[in-house]
Amino acid sequence: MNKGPSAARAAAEALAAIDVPDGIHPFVIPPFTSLEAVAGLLEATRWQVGAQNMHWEDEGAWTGEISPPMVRECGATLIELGHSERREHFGETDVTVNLKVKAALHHGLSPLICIGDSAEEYASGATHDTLARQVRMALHELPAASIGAIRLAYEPVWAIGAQGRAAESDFVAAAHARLRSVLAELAGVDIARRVPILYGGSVSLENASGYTALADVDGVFIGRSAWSPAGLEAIIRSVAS
Ligand SMILES: O=C(CO)[C@H](O)COP(=O)(O)O
Repeated sequence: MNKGPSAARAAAEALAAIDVPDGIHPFVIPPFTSLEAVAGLLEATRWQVGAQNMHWEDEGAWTGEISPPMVRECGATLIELGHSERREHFGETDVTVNLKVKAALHHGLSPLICIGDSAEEYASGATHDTLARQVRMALHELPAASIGAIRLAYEPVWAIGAQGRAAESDFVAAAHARLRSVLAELAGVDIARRVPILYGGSVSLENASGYTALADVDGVFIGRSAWSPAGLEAIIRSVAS
């Protein structure tokens, strides 16, 4: 819930001016009220634009919800699903994430599926079991080829936001290796290798390139440190070099 239409437009204009290095696939996921403006401003650039959530139905009596066709019509090609704040505060479950993943693929939206362990799960050593369950349920009944069209973001709940602390590199490396092996069980090794697995949670200029240097970390998903286009550009340059 950051950046209304005018702030988002200004940010998008600044992002459009960034000379994005080869090998970086940048995306930005503004709030719904800024989506159409941001998608329009970034249309002819390498930036992909996404929405932060959606319903799984195309239309109907779901007051307050936004459908996949509505998201598409605003110009988004990416959809974030299952963020821990949606799970914690708005009743998102592994089952609804699965419905939304299927709806996204049906409508040609690329799902970015967020998964993550709570502080309690982390403390009790249940991280890998939690991640495996979330991924299996999010991808339930999906054919292998469809699994090849998703992206995963591992965001430990305890690492996100102002109260969070960035996860240790070796912990992230082990979690991502586990995620890759779950994907391989579900879709085969070749497809699993192609699915981008991003890390998110207190990513900053100081730690971003350390994460992206890890074997199974294909990118980062950044909140606060990307709110300023200059901050995001600095991270992009650091990761690219
Ligand atoms: O969703 C996130 C990235 O947009 C996530 O919540 C991380 O936020 P951050 O801790 O402020 O980077």
